[in-house]
Amino acid sequence: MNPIVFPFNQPTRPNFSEIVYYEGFFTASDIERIKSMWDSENEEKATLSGTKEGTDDTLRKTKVTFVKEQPDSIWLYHRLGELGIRCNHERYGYDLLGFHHELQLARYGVGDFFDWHMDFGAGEISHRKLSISVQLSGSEEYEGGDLQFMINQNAVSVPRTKGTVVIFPSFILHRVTPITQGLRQSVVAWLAGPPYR
Ligand SMILES: O=C(O)CCC(=O)C(=O)O
Ligand SMILES: [Fe+2]
Repeated sequence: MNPIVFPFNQPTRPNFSEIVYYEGFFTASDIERIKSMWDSENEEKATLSGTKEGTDDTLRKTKVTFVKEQPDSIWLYHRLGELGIRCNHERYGYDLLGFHHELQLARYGVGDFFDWHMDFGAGEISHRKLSISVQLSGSEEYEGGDLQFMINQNAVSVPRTKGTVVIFPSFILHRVTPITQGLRQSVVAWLAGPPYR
């Protein structure tokens, strides 16, 4: 590693990585339990976080519900929270205080997508530090629908295997490419903390 010129006494983070993924973190039966949390009465057309203007079909088209923190869902908060804290400890070292917002369940049908964006931005989403996405559908269940990250000029796809958990800093550009066949489901969680310093 090249020495830093004129160091300010801060350690560097050699383990930092744009994306971390854990294949097979959730079992098939965990995933069935998660999918059953879909709350059709409170299903919404996804809105853009951090804005009050509502939906923008050119950036995002998908349906979402939010998982309330209650006795039958608390296990999912625990499993994602523990993994996020461990990953943060090993890789990022951010200050984390808890989840930002309830867990989001998303359904992408044919024609649905979420174009390039960051989960971090002005206003309340400036508290987001780490984003977590869980693949709830097997690769063979849909076509298109790749979760991709912009790493320099390359769109890098992550594994599509059911039960994979992907963790990444909320400021990294990412997208879900349009679904051309089938249905893709995911859980997205955000871990939040005080402003960057
Ligand atoms: O569905 C996913 O895996 C990711 C969706 C996403 O980027 C988001 O909801 O912010
Ligand atoms: Fe996102």
